[in-house]
Amino acid sequence: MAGSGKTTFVQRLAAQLQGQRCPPYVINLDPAVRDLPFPANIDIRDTVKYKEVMKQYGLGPNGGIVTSLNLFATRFDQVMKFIEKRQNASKYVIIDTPGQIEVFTWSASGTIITEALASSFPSVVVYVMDTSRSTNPITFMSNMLYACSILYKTKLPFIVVMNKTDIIDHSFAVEWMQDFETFQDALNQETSYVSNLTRSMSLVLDEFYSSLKVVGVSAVLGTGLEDFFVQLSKAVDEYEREYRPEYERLRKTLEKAQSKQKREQLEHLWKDMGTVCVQSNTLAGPDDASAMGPSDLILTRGTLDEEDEERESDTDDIDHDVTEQSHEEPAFRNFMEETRMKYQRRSNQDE
Ligand SMILES: Nc1nc2c(ncn2[C@@H]2O[C@H](COP(=O)(O)OP(=O)(O)OP(=O)(O)O)[C@@H](O)[C@H]2O)c(=O)[nH]1
Repeated sequence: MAGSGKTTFVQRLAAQLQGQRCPPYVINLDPAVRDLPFPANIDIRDTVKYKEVMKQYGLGPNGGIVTSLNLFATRFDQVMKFIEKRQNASKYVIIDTPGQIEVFTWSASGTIITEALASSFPSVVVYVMDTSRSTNPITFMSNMLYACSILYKTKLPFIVVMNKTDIIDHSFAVEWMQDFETFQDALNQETSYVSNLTRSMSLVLDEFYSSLKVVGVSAVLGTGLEDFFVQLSKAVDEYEREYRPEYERLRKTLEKAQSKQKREQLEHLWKDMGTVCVQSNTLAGPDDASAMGPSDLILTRGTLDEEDEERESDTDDIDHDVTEQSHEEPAFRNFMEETRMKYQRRSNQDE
């Protein structure tokens, strides 16, 4: 939810974990954020320039954010590699997303990113809501419907963080969720035409509430985090028990489809090699590095507590990618030659 305190909450979580000598791996996926109050290991803004994207494609702010995320998502496999490398050093990976629901939850890139993460790591969605702006029962209901739709879309263990409890305690909201009568009483004060709809919706949401993990926190003061970690560990158990088998199945299906695609590509290549002569001037030379799209390279940042070795390995990858441009042409020619010989040998054996 926009302005509910997601970024402040990520900052608080990161600081708390750093303090416990358990530094998290932090990723910022909001290309439009101006000042990031925490050190991010990966920041989408290093890779995609949101204002440039808006200009180049003639988009408004939301379109610019969606397109930037789409560009970034095309190389999310690189991010996955960085996370895998950091698995032993960081127990937690925290990802801050853009606040608008249509931009992340309902976008293709949001789905790609969520599924990539959830098929490899125990993943939990944390929905941060502004408790102080949910004291009206109709606003509260809209907020819950919003949360419910995210739960259905992501199909992952879910925690509702009721933030800003330094302004108002979240106990009123918990009571509304647990006691239908109390919520109805609050609704009776409302005379708007949507109050009847809200009344019916609250019955529907009863099932959603019954299994929901709710925590009251103040991201500014840092209160409620202990309870948050208790709920997080329950959510991880839930992932292992109920979600992992489903994502394992999804991963296997994807791998199968990819290997089939690779096989087909090789077969095409083999067919084409008989007739096509590779023109060296069509291959990318070293100068072409500057022509890379904004999302061709995911940049990572070091944090103060990161092990030097890890930092080196992340940077290694990036330099490696760039310098490899200069070896691309001979390497590709060798690859073509080797593949041709391999198939030649195989067809000789078949004869
Ligand atoms: N009183 C109070 N204010 C808070 C708390 N957490 C965040 N805020 C304030 O709420 C405002 C929005 O906080 P952000 O962390 O930027 O919210 P966000 O959800 O990341 O915002 P978007 O990225 O724009 O969607 C800021 O002024 C914060 O200082 C809190 O626990 N208590």
